[in-house]
Parts: sequence; C-alpha cells; structure tokens
Amino acid sequence: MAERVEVMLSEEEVDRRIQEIGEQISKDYAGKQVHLVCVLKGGSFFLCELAKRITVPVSLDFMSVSSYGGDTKSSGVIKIVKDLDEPLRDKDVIVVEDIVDSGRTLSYLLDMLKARGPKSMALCTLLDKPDRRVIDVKVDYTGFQIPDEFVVGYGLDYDQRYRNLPYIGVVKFD
Ligand SMILES: O=P(O)(O)OC[C@H]1O[C@H](OP(=O)(O)OP(=O)(O)O)[C@H](O)[C@@H]1O
Ligand code: HPA
Ligand SMILES: [Mg+2]
Repeated sequence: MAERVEVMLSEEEVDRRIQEIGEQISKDYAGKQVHLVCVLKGGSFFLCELAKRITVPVSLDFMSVSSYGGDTKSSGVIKIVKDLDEPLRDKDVIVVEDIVDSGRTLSYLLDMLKARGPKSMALCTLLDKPDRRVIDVKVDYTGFQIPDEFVVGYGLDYDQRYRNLPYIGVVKFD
C-alpha cells in the first residue's frame, strides 16, 4: 500500500506558535529557573525550538517512554526506555511532548514524575488530539488541537520515519 504525506500545519505556523508558547512560559516563570523534561524521541524537535524561545534560565533533561510499536494505535503498554539523569526534587518542571493522543503515555509519566518531588510540574505539548483521549491529562501549554488523524513531522514518526519533516503532515494510505 502506497503512503504519502499531506501538510496539516506549515513550518511557519508551527514556528510562530512555538514562539508564542516560549513567550508565555517566559512570563509565567519570570524570576525562576525552568527544568524542561523532554520525552524522546518525538519531543526532541519541539524541545529544541521551544527552549531557544524561553528567556528565563533553562535546564534540560531527557527520557524515553515508549507506548507505540510500529503501527498507528497506542499499544497501551508504557515502558521506560531511558530514565532522567537528574533528580526533580524542588525543580520547576515542564514536561515537553510532541503529542497527547490517548493520554496513556503522559498520564503514566506525570504520575511517576510527580512522585519525585518537583516544586511544580506542568505539561507542554505541541499537539493535542482530544477526540482520542482515553485517560484524562491536564495540559498546561498546547501548540495546536488537531483532529483524529495520524500525523508526522516535527519529531513525530510513522514507524520511525518522517520525524525530520519541518512541518506537521498527515499520512495518507492510498
Ligand atoms: O497519548 P498517547 O496515546 O500515549 O500517545 C502519545 C505518545 O506516543 C508517541 O510516542 P511513542 O511512544 O510513539 O514514542 P516516540 O516519541 O519515540 O515516537 C508520542 O510521542 C507520545 O509520547
Ligand atoms: N503520530 C505519530 N505518533 C503518534 C501519534 C500520531 O498521530 N499519536 C500518538 N503517537
Ligand atoms: Mg513520544
């Protein structure tokens, strides 16, 4: 079956929205240091662009929690592939993700990270697919709400492909 990618959100739209989120976080965390926790692999592109647009002091850490195999449906099985290097105790943490879909990954992740004693914890996602939610997740900063389509680009993959697309696209199967 052939597949192709149609643009949903252009590079300009995405970059403009990330600038807005960076400005909002800089306002909300004025006088503080913000600790960005990037959820690999998908959160990596958004993390880099967002961090450049935050004007308060920033520290970074990375973790990988895999909930998807090679297909387009959440397996529901959450596994820690790579844990954080630094403790979260007394830090102002923002978890940075590419997408919240069923909510399974972030629901599990936020509960686990909250148990590590951060001073505060917020969630920032580039994309949110509310129609697909299975478990409720409080999202503090959202780039775009999107319909129930399987999207790729800006870190998002289909079977490990398309992450490097500089825009958000929809995979169409002909
Ligand atoms: O809300 P959910 O249904 O749990 O889906 C969201 C999660 O799924 C994707 O990650 P994935 O497990 O595919 O790993 P990846 O980031 O390495 O692509 C995405 O990056 C989110 O982490
Ligand atoms: N695209 C890529 N990865 C994903 C998606 C999606 O739409 N939803 C959850 N993980
Ligand atoms: Mg991910």
